Amino acid sequence: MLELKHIKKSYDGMPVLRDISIQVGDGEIVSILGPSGCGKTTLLNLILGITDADEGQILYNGEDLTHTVMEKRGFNIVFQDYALFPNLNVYKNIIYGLKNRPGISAREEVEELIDLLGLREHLDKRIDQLSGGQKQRVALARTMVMKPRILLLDEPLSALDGVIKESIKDRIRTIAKEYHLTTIIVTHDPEEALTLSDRVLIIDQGSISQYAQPAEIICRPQNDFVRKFILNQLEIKRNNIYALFGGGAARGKAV
Ligand SMILES: Nc1ncnc2c1ncn2[C@@H]1O[C@H](COP(=O)(O)OP(=O)(O)OP(=O)(O)O)[C@@H](O)[C@H]1O
Repeated sequence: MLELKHIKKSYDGMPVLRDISIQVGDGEIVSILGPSGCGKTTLLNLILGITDADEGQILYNGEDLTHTVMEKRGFNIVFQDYALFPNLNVYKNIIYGLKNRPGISAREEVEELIDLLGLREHLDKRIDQLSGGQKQRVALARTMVMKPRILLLDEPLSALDGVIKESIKDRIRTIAKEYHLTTIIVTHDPEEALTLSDRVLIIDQGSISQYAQPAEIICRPQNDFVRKFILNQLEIKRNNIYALFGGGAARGKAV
């Protein structure tokens, strides 16, 4: 289990995270959701270990990692821009990290991931020959072969369009469940967070607004921010779709 206890962070005297305390269970998918500038990336970076908290503790299975360097935490991130090596083909990108830590994944495990992520037919391609969704899958495979204890994803779907987005969502879900891998995802899209995650952490100006399962958030929004910012966006989307198909927007009224 990952535990954040009373995490606080300021930049130049301006509080960015105010007293964040959460627990993330093993194998759970948690999305960090909130508007631009609310502190999502800062929180992800704190968990990863590239930013230090001013106060508070980060524990993993009871072990205090607050002052442990990133390399020793055993967490791994897929960045928004995928950060793949353009001069290497897909297969070499996937196994790149194993150079320094051979044996961490057996050959059969690498092959299994390649199939799970549907990358077999692309293995000899250069990165610039891939679509956004294919690059995202390569980035996931490259991270997964290193067997992270926690998988962190920074806006993994924002550059992808509808159908591909759904397929990557499925694969993220499959991987998290198949490998019982704790997965933490940063997103600003309520639909994405609520349909992909076991629990959603909604942040408003550096504070927890609500941390709950999607159904709980939809049925029992804890405050006006959740109602207005999160649920209203979904209502507007739904009404637009109904209007498009002639069902009339009146079916659902914005909260
Ligand atoms: N290194 C830094 N130095 C100073 N201020 C920073 C730094 N990093 C982030 N901030 C500030 O902290 C606040 C939160 O930033 P953060 O990147 O965590 O937000 P976010 O929710 O991820 O936003 P976005 O969705 O736009 O990426 C912002 O006001 C930002 O300007």
